[in-house]
Amino acid sequence: MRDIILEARNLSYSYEDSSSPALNGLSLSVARGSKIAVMGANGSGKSTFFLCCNGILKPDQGELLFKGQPVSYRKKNLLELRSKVGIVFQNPDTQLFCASVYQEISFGPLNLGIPEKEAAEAVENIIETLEITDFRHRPAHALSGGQKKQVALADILVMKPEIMILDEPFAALDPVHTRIIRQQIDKMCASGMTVLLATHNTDYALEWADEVVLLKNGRVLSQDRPDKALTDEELLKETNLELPSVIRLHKFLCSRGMADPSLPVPRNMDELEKELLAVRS
Ligand SMILES: Nc1ncnc2c1ncn2[C@@H]1O[C@H](COP(=O)(O)OP(=O)(O)OP(=O)(O)O)[C@@H](O)[C@H]1O
Repeated sequence: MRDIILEARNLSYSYEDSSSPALNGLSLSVARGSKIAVMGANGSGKSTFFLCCNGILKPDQGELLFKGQPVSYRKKNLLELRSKVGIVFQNPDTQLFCASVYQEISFGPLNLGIPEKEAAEAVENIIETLEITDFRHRPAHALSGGQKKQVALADILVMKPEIMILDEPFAALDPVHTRIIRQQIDKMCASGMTVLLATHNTDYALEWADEVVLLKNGRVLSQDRPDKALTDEELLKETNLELPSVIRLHKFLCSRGMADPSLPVPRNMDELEKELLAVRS
């Protein structure tokens, strides 16, 4: 049986100044340790759902359960929930506010009452892993977008959350910063952390995710394996997403008799290369 760490039951949420709901009966179960790509057109409700997941927003209707318990919106319970469900926002400027990067990353653990020595050790660890050492004493507002993203991730990671939510973590990153963040995500997943990640990049989702959740108009259109969801052209069209390039190439090769459509679809270029070599030999 799946060990469900987070469950959304029929969530609805409307912003005050908006005529249509941002979430409109969203239901979703998240298994512990899973890697979930949350995808959908701009405005489909991804960020609003994420903000509900750690109690920043309280749904107008429906229920959110963390480890089987309904989320309580009392201040003490919310603080605890937020230390277990961490969000790295799309725009790191909404997250960073301390005078220096070091202070920024230390803030969470010290605020939670973790002893200074222990907090300092955790901060040093994260600084090293995320390759932040060079700018650890600089003010966060003076960093580049990619560096801010590294700090924003460190900021949440140092709290050792059980669920990590990443809202478009690669937006506006160059290939080097993308690699740093990707490697970190892989380490988090390998450690058993549950990761929810919003992206429009179907190639990455196909390769990385265990499950793809497609949102449309504030509800779940589909929750399925990536090789099912991301090869369904109708579903992709409905959610403004593109067929992954490896799937497009695979389809072309199959149509020319150069690849075998009866084999499982490749999840990345390496798998496609292997399949092609096997067909030729
Ligand atoms: N602060 C806000 N005030 C009013 N309406 C909002 C606010 N934030 C989002 N919305 C609206 O709620 C709906 C869902 O937005 P949301 O940001 O959750 O979507 P999203 O899928 O994360 O979009 P994107 O891919 O562009 O980041 C949209 O119609 C949006 O205009």
